[in-house]
Amino acid sequence: MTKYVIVGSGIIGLYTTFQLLEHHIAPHEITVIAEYMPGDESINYTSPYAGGNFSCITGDDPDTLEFDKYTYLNLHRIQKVLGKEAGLDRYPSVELWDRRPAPEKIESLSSYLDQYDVITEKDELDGAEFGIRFLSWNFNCPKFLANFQKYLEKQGVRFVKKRLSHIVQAYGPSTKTVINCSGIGARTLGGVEDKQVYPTRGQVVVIKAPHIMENKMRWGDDYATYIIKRPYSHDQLILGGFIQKDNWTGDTFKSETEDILNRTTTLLPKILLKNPGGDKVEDLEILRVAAGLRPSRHGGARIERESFDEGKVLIHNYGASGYGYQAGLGMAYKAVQLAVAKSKL
Ligand SMILES: Cc1cc2nc3c(=O)[nH]c(=O)nc-3n(C[C@H](O)[C@H](O)[C@H](O)COP(=O)(O)OP(=O)(O)OC[C@H]3O[C@@H](n4cnc5c(N)ncnc54)[C@H](O)[C@@H]3O)c2cc1C
Repeated sequence: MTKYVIVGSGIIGLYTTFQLLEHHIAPHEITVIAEYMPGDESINYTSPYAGGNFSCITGDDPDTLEFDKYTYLNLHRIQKVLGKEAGLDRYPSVELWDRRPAPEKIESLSSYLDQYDVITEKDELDGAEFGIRFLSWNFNCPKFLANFQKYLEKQGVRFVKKRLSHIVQAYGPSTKTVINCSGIGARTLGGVEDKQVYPTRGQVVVIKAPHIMENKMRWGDDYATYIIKRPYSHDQLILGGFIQKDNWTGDTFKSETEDILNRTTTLLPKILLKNPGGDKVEDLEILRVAAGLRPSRHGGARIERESFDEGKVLIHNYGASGYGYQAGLGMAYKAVQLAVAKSKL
């Protein structure tokens, strides 16, 4: 008998389902309904296109800092039940900022990141005002999503592939709580239609680079350059990127690919070492170029509880923008706390 329905099978829907199980909700009482499931690809399904790792991309508001911290400190629980080869592993990271980040961000990161170290060497800083090293979490996003779904199904959670035109369609006769994890879909889903939701487009280039076993990121005022090792992927390296507000296109562009390759090989020149085709950027072995839409929201992620028709409850959990993997477990924890809070709120 379904008591809880999760709308959405992206990383936010899956983390939220996991948190329901952690809160001792019986798996057979949970159904996930989504138009797109792990293994599908669509510009309306962001999660397969993420880099993805834990980085310092997030802002410095207290909620997001907490979501990051919770996720970073609790991902090992998911790694334990899924197994490493499910697509979640750890690699060293270097992050450089053209301008020093806010003190509250540095204070928060330094309080929990494993192997945290402030970079002082001038040549490593390369003109940046601030830089750190730490041990990150890396996701093989498509593989991780598929294995996560498989794990949840094995526990007894039901997955139903269906497009909803209105949120009321998520309620069955025995459903008491719906958790809306519809990502960019929250903008158009009837009964939600949140016009604060907007896309932030990114393009990535996937290359083969077996010798790179690390991440490196550089954050500027008007650019973001990142290199992300993809675990258990036969040596894929994700190169990015772009952060383009209000750009809805899923098309990819040669000019952006060239820009990404130039920026990333400048940031980490050893990408070009052991290049099967020689040491020229144009000889890199490109496996794929892809674009995705980060589900951003003016005012930040929406994690809220609404009372909805005859004692039924609707919880929202969307707007994870560029940080669904690295902050989403914390977002899901908050959403599930709201869901199990009975009628207190
Ligand atoms: C290029 C790029 C790089 C990124 N890198 C990183 C990174 O390194 N680290 C990180 O943490 N994050 C990263 N992100 C961000 C991350 O991918 C997103 O935050 C995350 O995928 C959002 O997940 P979601 O579950 O909210 O949305 P989605 O993955 O889009 O899932 C939404 C779900 O809702 C369903 N849905 C929507 N509307 C309906 C409807 N009407 N009826 C039925 N189902 C519906 C969809 O079918 C889907 O299943 C990156 C994103 C991009 C584009």
